[in-house]
Amino acid sequence: MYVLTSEQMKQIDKKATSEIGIPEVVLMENAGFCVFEEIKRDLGDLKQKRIAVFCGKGNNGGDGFVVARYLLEQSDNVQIFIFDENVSASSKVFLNILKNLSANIQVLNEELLARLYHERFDIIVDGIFGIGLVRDVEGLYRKVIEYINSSEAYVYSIDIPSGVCSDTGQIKGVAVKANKTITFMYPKIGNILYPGAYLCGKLIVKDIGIPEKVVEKISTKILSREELNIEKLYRYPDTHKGDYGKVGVVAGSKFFPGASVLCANACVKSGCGLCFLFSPIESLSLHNFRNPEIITVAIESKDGVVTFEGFKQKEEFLKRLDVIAFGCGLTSSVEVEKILIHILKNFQIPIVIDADGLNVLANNKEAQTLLHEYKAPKILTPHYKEASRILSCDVSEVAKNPLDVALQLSKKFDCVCILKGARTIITDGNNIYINILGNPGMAKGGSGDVLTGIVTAILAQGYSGLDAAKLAVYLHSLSADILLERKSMQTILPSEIIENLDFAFKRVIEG
Ligand SMILES: NC(=O)C1=CN([C@@H]2O[C@H](COP(=O)(O)OP(=O)(O)OC[C@H]3O[C@@H](n4cnc5c(N)ncnc54)[C@H](OP(=O)(O)O)[C@@H]3O)[C@@H](O)[C@H]2O)[C@@H](O)CC1
Ligand SMILES: Nc1ncnc2c1ncn2[C@@H]1O[C@H](COP(=O)(O)OP(=O)(O)O)[C@@H](O)[C@H]1O
Ligand SMILES: [K+]
Repeated sequence: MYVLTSEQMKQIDKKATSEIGIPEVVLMENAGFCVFEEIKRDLGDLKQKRIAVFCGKGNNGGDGFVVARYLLEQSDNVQIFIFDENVSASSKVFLNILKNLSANIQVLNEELLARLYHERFDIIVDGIFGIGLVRDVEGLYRKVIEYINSSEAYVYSIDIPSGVCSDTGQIKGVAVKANKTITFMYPKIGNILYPGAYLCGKLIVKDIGIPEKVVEKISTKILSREELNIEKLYRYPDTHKGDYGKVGVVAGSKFFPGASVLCANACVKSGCGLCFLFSPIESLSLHNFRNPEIITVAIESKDGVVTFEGFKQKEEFLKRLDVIAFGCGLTSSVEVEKILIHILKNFQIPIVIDADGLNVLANNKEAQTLLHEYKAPKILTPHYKEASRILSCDVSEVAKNPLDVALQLSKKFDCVCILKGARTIITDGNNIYINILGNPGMAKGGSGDVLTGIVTAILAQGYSGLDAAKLAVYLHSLSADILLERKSMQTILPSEIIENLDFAFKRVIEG
């Protein structure tokens, strides 16, 4: 499913009205009716319900007037609150209808708002701002939103909770916390990214009669099973381990042996033919936890961290492999830096760079240039902090616009970027996928190492960087979601996400 920016939605709206000839009021009528239908479906008999509909000056408010008109037919207590009589042209049509129906319309001011604190509403409809919100919310608007959030009513937001930026999901000063949000045609980015996604409550997407043919060139989609290329997971009978890729995982140190184990275990559990773990001897001591299928290659180390000389002794071996995963638990050191630079200069193997590999990129401009020029497929898997280090910005800047950041990283290195977070973003610089699976039970050290293992193994099975990234992110979070069906967020462990890949693969393959 597509995810739109406000500009894209406006263009679609414009085409539907100017090229196809569907009047804006028809779309507004449809939008408002969809919201009414949802309320009716949820609550059934509305007769005794006390309902407040808050309408802004723009078309979001116009949708609110339509909802109010239908609600008037159902309930004896519908109060409509407006900020200004001077509303948009299409909204005016519906405001006039309400006036003709002698609806209870009140213009908000401080005094009226103070009185509202003593009233009790069962339902509030939020039609204050939609995709036209442009500035931070202040003054009376702010106070009304604070009032809505303080009330105990069930809140329906039209299109997007008022105050949420539809292009980023960020709160512009203050925003409504809705129980349910009904958005139109396709979700907007602010409906999908946090905190907007949380403020939406349950998100419903409704068709309001805009023909699909006016939609073109949308590059952002929700990552769903339909978007995955699962054909390559099919295994022909006449195959052998060499057909499924030989993976080299360069990971681990005395300090973080678990990271290498999680990454390599995830690799062998995700279907690669062979998995070689290149690690310092101190890191290989966790053999009780390591899958026996993993082949270990001890790298000479100093103080528990891999050395460049140690790596050089084994590099011919690594060169014969199909994919490299680099970074989990290596620690940040000059030796690690030298190894990655050496790989980027001398290898031509698809590579997945995570954790300390990303830190090398953040600290070393030569590594950045070499990565850009590296010809084989490359995938970076930063979380927000790692992304901010590479781009030399504050982590809050990444959080404000993760889509842009993922695109920037992808273009900077000509790579596939998996920007990890509560909503993981995947992009190859052109297409963007937003993952909506997964849960906060994954917010634990080691979850990222697991993802690196999965994506590396899938890349080794003949996938393109983008397809591997999509499939891996989906499987990783689906596995955690399946775990949540019988466990709690507190008890889900990254190692269990690996074990549970059994069921995630099965669901993805069998549907
Ligand atoms: N697109 C479609 O296909 C369809 C769209 N539809 C609906 O239309 C909605 C979009 O309507 P829209 O474009 O009129 O914008 P909307 O969200 O009502 O806000 C604009 C108003 O808010 C004001 N304003 C902005 N920021 C402010 C602030 N911080 N503080 C105070 N005021 C602020 C701004 O004022 P101004 O900046 O001009 O002073 C202007 O008056 C969309 O979300 C959906 O619900 C449906 O009808 C069906 C088809
Ligand atoms: N709240 C959340 N909802 C969904 N997924 C999450 C959440 N928190 C973390 N994750 C996922 O868990 C993983 C954490 O990765 P990362 O921060 O690199 O962990 P580590 O480096 O400790 O292994 C990422 O794939 C991320 O998308
Ligand atoms: K709204």
